[in-house]
Amino acid sequence: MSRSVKKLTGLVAATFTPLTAEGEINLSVIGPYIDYLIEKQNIKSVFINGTTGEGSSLSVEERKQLAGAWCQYGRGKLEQVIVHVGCLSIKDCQELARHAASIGADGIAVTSPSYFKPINADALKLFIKEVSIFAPDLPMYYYHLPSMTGVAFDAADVLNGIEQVIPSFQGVKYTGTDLRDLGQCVSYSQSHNWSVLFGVDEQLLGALVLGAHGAVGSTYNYFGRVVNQMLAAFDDGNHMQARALQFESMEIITFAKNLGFDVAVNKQVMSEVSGLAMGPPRLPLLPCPVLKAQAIAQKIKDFSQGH
Ligand SMILES: CC(=O)N[C@H](C=O)[C@@H](O)[C@H](O)[C@H](O)CO
Ligand SMILES: CC(=O)C(=O)O
Repeated sequence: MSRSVKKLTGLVAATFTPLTAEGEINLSVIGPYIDYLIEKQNIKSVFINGTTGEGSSLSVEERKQLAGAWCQYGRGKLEQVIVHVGCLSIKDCQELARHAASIGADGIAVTSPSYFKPINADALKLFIKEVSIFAPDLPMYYYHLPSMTGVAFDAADVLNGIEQVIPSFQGVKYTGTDLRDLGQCVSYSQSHNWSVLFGVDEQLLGALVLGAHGAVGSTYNYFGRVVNQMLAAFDDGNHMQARALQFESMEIITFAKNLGFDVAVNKQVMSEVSGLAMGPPRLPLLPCPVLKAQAIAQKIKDFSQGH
């Protein structure tokens, strides 16, 4: 890679995709959304078009327009805009990677394809490589997401030796609960100065103990400010305080899960907490009953007010 890399650390919001009532992407919300994240949540980096952003339900053209808007409005405000380019077709991934480079994104991430699946970690490495060469100057992150992709090889096996085939490789976003594998990713990443970002918000403290450098998640959209306090407490060695904050976030997420917490519900919760109009989800997700979102949003507001 020709330019020096800004290491990705701290909390990164996995953003929602604003839609109009008619279900079209609503770029007019992106500017206010960025201001909200920075001013109200102390969040300075975003991960767009991922699971939370319903990336797999968007067309390639819509994904490009969204990435363009996030980079344009985020310039001079956000520290990093990471564009998720994972798709079922490698051609689409490559097109999105090339586009991300052309608009000045700070990095790209790719999930494993999940219809035809790679038969082993080497096949997946090859897939990631063939995407990365369309954006050779952009940091590339592997997005490990076995719960959605069904591809559950150890992420550590994907990382092992990947620097030899992908010079731009820069780390992993780890959305899984296997702490052995996570720890091995951190261990391997140390000598390469890569970032390991954790993606299970309700378990972040455990990942920090193992050396994760930050986190990418949906809940940082609306309680990132408080989770930043957890990171600060952990860095200060105040484990009691860090644990108390993680317990509170766990309680909210458990409450939400018991009510049925999919991306549609999560999106409506974001609208309720932030006041930004995220709009409906896209099919096959169904709109969430407002009362359900309001019950979760109330817990989040109480959590934020308490800190
Ligand atoms: C599978 C999935 O989308 N996980 C998200 C990010 O990786 C998380 O941020 C969850 O939304 C969060 O941990 C709540 O369970
Ligand atoms: C949560 C996350 O990282 C995603 O939306 O893809």
